[in-house]
Amino acid sequence: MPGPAHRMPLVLSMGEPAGIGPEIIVKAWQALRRDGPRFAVVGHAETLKALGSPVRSVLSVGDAEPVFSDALPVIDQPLSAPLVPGRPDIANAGAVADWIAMAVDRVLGGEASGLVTAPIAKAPLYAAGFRFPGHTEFIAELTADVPHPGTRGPVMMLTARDLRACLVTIHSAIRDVPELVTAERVIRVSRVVHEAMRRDFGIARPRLAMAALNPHAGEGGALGLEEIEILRPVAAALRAEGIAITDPLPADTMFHDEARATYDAAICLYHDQALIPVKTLDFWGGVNATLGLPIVRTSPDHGVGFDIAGQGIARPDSLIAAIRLADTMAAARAV
Ligand SMILES: NC(=O)c1ccc[n+]([C@@H]2O[C@H](COP(=O)([O-])OP(=O)(O)OC[C@H]3O[C@@H](n4cnc5c(N)ncnc54)[C@H](O)[C@@H]3O)[C@@H](O)[C@H]2O)c1
Ligand SMILES: N[C@H](C(=O)O)[C@H](O)COP(=O)(O)O
Repeated sequence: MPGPAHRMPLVLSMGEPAGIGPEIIVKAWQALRRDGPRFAVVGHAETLKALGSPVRSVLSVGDAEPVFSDALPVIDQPLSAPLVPGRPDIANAGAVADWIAMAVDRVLGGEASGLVTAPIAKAPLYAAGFRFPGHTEFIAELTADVPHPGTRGPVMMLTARDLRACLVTIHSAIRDVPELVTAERVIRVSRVVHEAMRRDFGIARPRLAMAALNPHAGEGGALGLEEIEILRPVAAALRAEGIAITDPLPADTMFHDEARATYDAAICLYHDQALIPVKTLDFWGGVNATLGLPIVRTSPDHGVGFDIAGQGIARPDSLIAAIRLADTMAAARAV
């Protein structure tokens, strides 16, 4: 069955070539080739071919559509150093970053309806001079000059099952978090999430739940003042502008099944506050999405899995979920 005629295919960046990215891309293509969302990969064709997949070199993402059921479409790019699974080579870091930038260009140029990124290893990229904490900030920079209808992100959202957890701070050391949780940041992130729930997820009246910073939401000030001084006034200000958001909730009791049913997205204040519940709920099906950008971008919730790379045991479930979510978000934006 052909992909949706009204939308261009997605584009995938191949990510760290020495990680599990190439093998899960091939497995995802095998799972989706008959009736799943179409995509083309920006990366190293030979690496994907060596995994036993038929590969077709294409020049444009749009060319993926007619070949997709027979071969994995790849916009072929060179590698600088030979590949050893599980052992990243910083000589390849430039290529990894270039593939992401090229994939973003394809979306901005209208060739692709959205971007899915396979995992990158941060350390070799940092060692090679990459100056962004991760994809999220890099893609925000690459799209900074493109108009965006609404409050601009990036906001990192991790989602699994019925939980959407959105981050006020992303890759920050825990000791820096209290200072970074400013009223301005919480307001901006909440606005982005509110708009994205409507635009990308089709929720007409989004309900947001704000996580507290301190145990027991500060216990009336005895365990911290951030709830009283920053978070409650911010929640009130957001409600005054029409955003349905709770006062800060004790974070330990807001992620169980019944609690999740009361909101559409959680505003979380730091990385592990959001990512632990998501990856515990469904590590295999979890997806990372970037909100508040002019392009749709998703990624699996896991990393490069160097410990199992090249063994053929990596599961493609999260990448498949990321491809499906990017397709759904692109469809929502196309309406
Ligand atoms: N989207 C991304 O680019 C992304 C996301 C998370 C982590 N990372 C990066 O990945 C690197 C390694 O991070 P980490 O070790 O914390 O996390 P990881 O997700 O790579 O690995 C954690 C554990 O889960 C296993 N695992 C991960 N994905 C799997 C899969 N698809 N199938 C089976 N098992 C799987 C691994 O083998 C490992 O034991 C770091 O450099 C980190 O920055 C990148
Ligand atoms: N914080 C993410 C996680 O742990 O899953 C991951 O590092 C991805 O970040 P980028 O999407 O910004 O690369």
